[in-house]
Amino acid sequence: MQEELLHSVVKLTKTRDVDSLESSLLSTIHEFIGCQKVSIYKSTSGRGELTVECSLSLEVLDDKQYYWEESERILSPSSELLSCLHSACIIAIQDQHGVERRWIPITLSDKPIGAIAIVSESLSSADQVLLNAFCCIYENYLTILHENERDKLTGLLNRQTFDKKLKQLIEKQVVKHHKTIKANKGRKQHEEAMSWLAMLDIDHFKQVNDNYGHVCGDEVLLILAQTMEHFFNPTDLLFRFGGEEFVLVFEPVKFEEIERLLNEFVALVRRTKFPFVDKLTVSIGIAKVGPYDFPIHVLENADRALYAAKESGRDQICFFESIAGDYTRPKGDDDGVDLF
Ligand SMILES: Nc1nc2c(ncn2[C@@H]2O[C@H](COP(=O)(O)OP(=O)(O)OP(=O)(O)O)[C@@H](O)[C@H]2O)c(=O)[nH]1
Repeated sequence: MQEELLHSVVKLTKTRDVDSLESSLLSTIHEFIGCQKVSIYKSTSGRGELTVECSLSLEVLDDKQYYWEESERILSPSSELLSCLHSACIIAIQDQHGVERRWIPITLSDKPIGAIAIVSESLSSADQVLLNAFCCIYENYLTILHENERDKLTGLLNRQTFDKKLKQLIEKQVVKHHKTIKANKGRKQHEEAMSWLAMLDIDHFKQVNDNYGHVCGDEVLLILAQTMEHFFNPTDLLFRFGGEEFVLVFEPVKFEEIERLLNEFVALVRRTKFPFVDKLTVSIGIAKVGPYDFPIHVLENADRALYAAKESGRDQICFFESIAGDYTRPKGDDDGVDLF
């Protein structure tokens, strides 16, 4: 048992990404504790709203069959899950048939960010200790992976994780695209919501550094990143690509919605008070993310649109699909995002 336990810890900490860590954690819990179902919930709060998602779930159908369920938004989380998320305390209840439901909080830098939920027969004290230990290992390892994915100054996702995250989004879209084609066979097509990628750049940021120093420049970057986090949905992916350049990836929405949202954000930045700086504006270039697109091409399109927004006077948004004329950056212009 001890040897198997050590092996499972080695397996758990061998993974290099959150998805494999999660599937490894759920199989380990199932293997050592035995349960009917074990799930990982993640919560994010933005715009005063709590969003809960079941990121992975393992259900035992019989001795040999399991059912894995991936990423699903939970529209009405149970009251026990909500109190676990709010209090960061373990919650356990038992029904009249002896089935126990237990929620163990997951915290990152002392903030509750989710919970492990397990449905099982009543757990012995030894099993409870083991379960809590697995959850702690998961939490510690998640902290390391999380820090590796983040930009040190702003806490947004970093450039290194971009390709992986965008590929995941595109893969999801391909699956959805096939399902929609199947479901709509012979039916009239409705306008489909698209995923979008936006490249955002602070206008004349060099002047902020030149006039007030790099420390003030860094403060501006941090406030802008926090403004983005509050304004956009928790499910949108926000990256700092380096310098004063940010990349935002949005889950599928209609053109009018993304246009309204980004125009609102540009207006919000215009109104925001930054330290020392009187007025700060941003320019945004936007491109569609199609189910069969390569990340590099989407980035190139958004970069061209950004260049067009800058050339048209800054402080505005511009869609790649609606730019007329050639907005390829001239050679030697190193203002654009480093695409490679
Ligand atoms: N404070 C701070 N400045 C940075 C950082 N990374 C890059 N920069 C600065 O960001 C500035 C970018 O300036 P430019 O690319 O010339 O563009 P800009 O002045 O924003 O002008 P436009 O983009 O054309 O509107 C440079 O002065 C860099 O030194 C950082 O991490 N912190």
